[in-house]
Amino acid sequence: MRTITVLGATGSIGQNTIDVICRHPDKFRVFAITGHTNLNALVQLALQCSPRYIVLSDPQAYTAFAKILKKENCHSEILVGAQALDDVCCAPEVDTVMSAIVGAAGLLPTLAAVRTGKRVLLANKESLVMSGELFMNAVREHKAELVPIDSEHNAIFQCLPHDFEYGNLEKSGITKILLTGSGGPFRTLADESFDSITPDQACDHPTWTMGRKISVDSATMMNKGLEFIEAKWLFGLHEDDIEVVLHPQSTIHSMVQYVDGSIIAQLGNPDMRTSIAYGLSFPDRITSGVEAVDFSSLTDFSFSKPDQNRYPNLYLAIEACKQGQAATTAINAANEVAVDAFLKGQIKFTDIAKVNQHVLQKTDFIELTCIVQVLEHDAEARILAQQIVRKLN
Ligand SMILES: NC(=O)C1=CN([C@@H]2O[C@H](COP(=O)(O)OP(=O)(O)OC[C@H]3O[C@@H](n4cnc5c(N)ncnc54)[C@H](OP(=O)(O)O)[C@@H]3O)[C@@H](O)[C@H]2O)C=CC1
Ligand SMILES: CC(=O)[C@@H](O)[C@H](O)COP(=O)(O)O
Ligand SMILES: [Mn+2]
Repeated sequence: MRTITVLGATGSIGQNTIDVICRHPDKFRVFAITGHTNLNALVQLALQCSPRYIVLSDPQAYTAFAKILKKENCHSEILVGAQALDDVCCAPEVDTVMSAIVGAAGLLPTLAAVRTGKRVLLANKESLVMSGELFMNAVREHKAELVPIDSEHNAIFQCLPHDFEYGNLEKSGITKILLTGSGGPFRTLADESFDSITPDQACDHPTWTMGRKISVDSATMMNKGLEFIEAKWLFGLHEDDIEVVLHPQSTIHSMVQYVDGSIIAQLGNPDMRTSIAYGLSFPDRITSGVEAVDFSSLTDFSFSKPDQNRYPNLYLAIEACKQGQAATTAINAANEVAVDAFLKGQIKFTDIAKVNQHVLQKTDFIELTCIVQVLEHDAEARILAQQIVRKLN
């Protein structure tokens, strides 16, 4: 029986995680769920999975939330604030933590889980983008078990040999990691229409149903850039080992190419419950609620190279990856600010790349030797990004 804390339970990954967990009451129990603003969803989830603890970010929401829980006859205990997020990750009863808070806010609780040697199911890619080397060092030092949940990295994890040695592609006869991306909703949109893209259009992903921040990232392909950096740290890769391939159908979730000409791919319908189920039950397989691909209904199965003019953010992120940790921390922070401003209607879709490029250009390439420095660097990049947003507004 695994005992699980779900960080970001009210989000897309969080709710899918509870869905998979509830399909297997003999295998999993929920210790804690956490939410930020969506208190209605948090109550429904509590009724669905009966966690011992519910964590709210905002202490002021406590009284109203407690009343609702009492009315619903729900006996979970309510905790509040940042320390509580860490506590429900570190508790000795917990062996598995799903890291599904979006953005930089996910870093500290995820690290708390790593530092107490938990199995960490990593959906929050921003943690690795911000702090890759420090994060992976902590995984090794505390013997945490890191299982990638991001569909591409979960696919790569499944396609690597079981005895894969971190960073040693040659030993396993691997020549390349092929990271697939859909290209988002604007893959074929005329160039002149990009300036008038609305938040709802950007969040209307062609194949996946996801939260709004990652949906915008998919539309700009910053998501693939973040995933490029994530892959580097998860598997110990060099930038030249990774190739981004456009695959609009999102049926192949990524591939590993071997020296003998073999390419091993992981395929499936675009539904995150497959990766989540694999992470929860690894190395066993369990049902997830996802149907297998029906090949007779696949009308198209295509591949191409992403165009630099259409997707400047992808190439900015790859550039940052080559520059190092300070650059990836900065571009991640800039992107969070820019996407938030775009979603609030303050800047245009095309301005996201302008903010990211500007912050990347201004970044000092200092060495970040501890998490406090990472957070300081993140905060500085956010201030810079906000200044540019104000100018563009
Ligand atoms: N959705 C997907 O299919 C995939 C997502 N990912 C990654 O997983 C993570 C989650 O994505 P997704 O589920 O789509 O995002 P959502 O926006 O759907 O959910 C985000 C979750 O984080 C919580 N949250 C937001 N801000 C804070 C904060 N400051 N403090 C604490 N909690 C906070 C939200 O709470 P509330 O809703 O209550 O405000 C919600 O529970 C992201 O890092 C994303 O890149 C990776 C691959 C696929
Ligand atoms: C489901 C998942 O893992 C997302 O990160 C997905 O990759 C988004 O689709 P894109 O390939 O369009 O970025
Ligand atoms: Mn992904």
